[in-house]
Amino acid sequence: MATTTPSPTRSATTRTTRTTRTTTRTYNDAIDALNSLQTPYAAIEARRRAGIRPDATSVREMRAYLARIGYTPRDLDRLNIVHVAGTKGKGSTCAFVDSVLSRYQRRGGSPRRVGLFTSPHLIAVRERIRINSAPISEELFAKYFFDVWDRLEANADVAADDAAPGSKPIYARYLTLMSFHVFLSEGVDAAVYETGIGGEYDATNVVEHPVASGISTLGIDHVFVLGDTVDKIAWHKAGIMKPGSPAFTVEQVPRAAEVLKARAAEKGVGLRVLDIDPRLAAVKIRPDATFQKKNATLAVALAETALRRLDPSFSPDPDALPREFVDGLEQVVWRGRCEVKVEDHVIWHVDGAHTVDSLKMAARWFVGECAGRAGGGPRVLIFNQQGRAEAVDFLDGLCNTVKDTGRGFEHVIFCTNVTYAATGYKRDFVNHQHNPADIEKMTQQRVFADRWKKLDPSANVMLIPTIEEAINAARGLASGEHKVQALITGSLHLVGGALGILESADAL
Ligand SMILES: Nc1ncnc2c1ncn2[C@@H]1O[C@H](COP(=O)(O)OP(=O)(O)OP(=O)(O)O)[C@@H](O)[C@H]1O
Repeated sequence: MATTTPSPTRSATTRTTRTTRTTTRTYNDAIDALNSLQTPYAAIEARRRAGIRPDATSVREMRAYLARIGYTPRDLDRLNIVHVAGTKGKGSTCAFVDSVLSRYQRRGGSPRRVGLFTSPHLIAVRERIRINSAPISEELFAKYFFDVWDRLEANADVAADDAAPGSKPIYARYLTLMSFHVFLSEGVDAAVYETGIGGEYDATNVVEHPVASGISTLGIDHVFVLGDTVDKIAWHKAGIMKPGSPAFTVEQVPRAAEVLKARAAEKGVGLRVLDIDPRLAAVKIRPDATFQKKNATLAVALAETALRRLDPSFSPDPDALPREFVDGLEQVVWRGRCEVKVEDHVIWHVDGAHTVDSLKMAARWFVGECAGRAGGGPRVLIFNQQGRAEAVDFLDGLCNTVKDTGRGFEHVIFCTNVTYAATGYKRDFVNHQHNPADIEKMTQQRVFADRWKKLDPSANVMLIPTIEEAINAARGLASGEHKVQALITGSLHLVGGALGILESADAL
């Protein structure tokens, strides 16, 4: 990967730092420093108790940090940003757009460079910042991480009204800030941004002139931050629509659709609501499910809009998708979503669903996969959610969707989000945001177990401390010729840890 770093446009007030330390600081040093920016559990709890929710200060703060590292929001226009929000499917939509755009060349024939910023990560933090679909290397990550770090320190007092002098952005905001620096320095032609939480007050919303905005399927998630009804949630997500930029969405539940429409009208944005694109009939979308076709439809509209900006001669064919689109959609890699891994004694079904609706979707996908196989050994569920009391309500739909096929899970394992039995968390997964005492005592897992026993008294319910031990327990359930059919779901943290264990951890 090229490592040339043209100087960013520097605002008049910032100073460049000259440091030799960058070359000696490693990826692990960067991850340790990044982890120090996590908001500790006690602080999160205190905010929650005081009812403090994110507001417009988060975007003002991002602008201040952007200035401290030498950029203005105008500089971000050079990235031709496609901005995506939504409750479900935003990551998949972003991956589709990236995969399609990466298949196009610049005029003159050199390959396009496409940036992709997503969250959370599955196996390693650097997955969140990709160029042409590949996570940036550890070396590049460390270099840019400490560039940003040093610039923030050297310009600690710039825009002091909007961010405390000398402060650093919290974890997710730091990565967002860093991604801008990476993409601008690496000369990407277009960048696809997935929002973290919501939209209006999300760190990515410092982007003022996206090429296009997309809002994927809306539902209930992140209730404390965004509100407990779909219309409140839609209000936040609609915050990424910007005057002068086209916006797209898919069919939504009526309350969400109304709010999106009203917010678009308020902002003077032309919002298009897309039906499933008939051209997708000729494309093998995986999984072959309506929800994924909605994601692909949104991605096609976003990619077409971005390509028109990048190459004014690009003209979409209303009857068929170009080869680059078909290949991009069919060959997209988006790990940890509806993923199947086959071992000698276990077929693992891995899906990072973590809302009521998406867990039902994941359960349907699992039973569909199982139905396609003759016989089939025991059905095993490995489930984790950490730190969200409402997660106990995720279990009903998951349990019933499988049970309604006439056969539920024979074994159900609830584990914590700790990766390894001997060494605890992998560095990239260190998490200060959960209550350590709850993890130690498996408090939440006990609540899940009680609920499951009520939902399905015939299931063998187990509490197992770590992801590694949960996987080994599922492997131990194999007997006879039929493979165990295991579903791993409930959180991306679990899924990422599991994938790291099921394969070599550096197989990104
Ligand atoms: N449009 C959709 N409607 C409902 N469920 C979906 C949709 N798209 C994906 N899912 C489910 O949600 C899971 C996560 O998909 P994806 O990563 O695209 O969503 P996301 O919006 O990025 O959410 P998060 O990052 O919070 O997981 C998928 O594995 C699938 O089970």
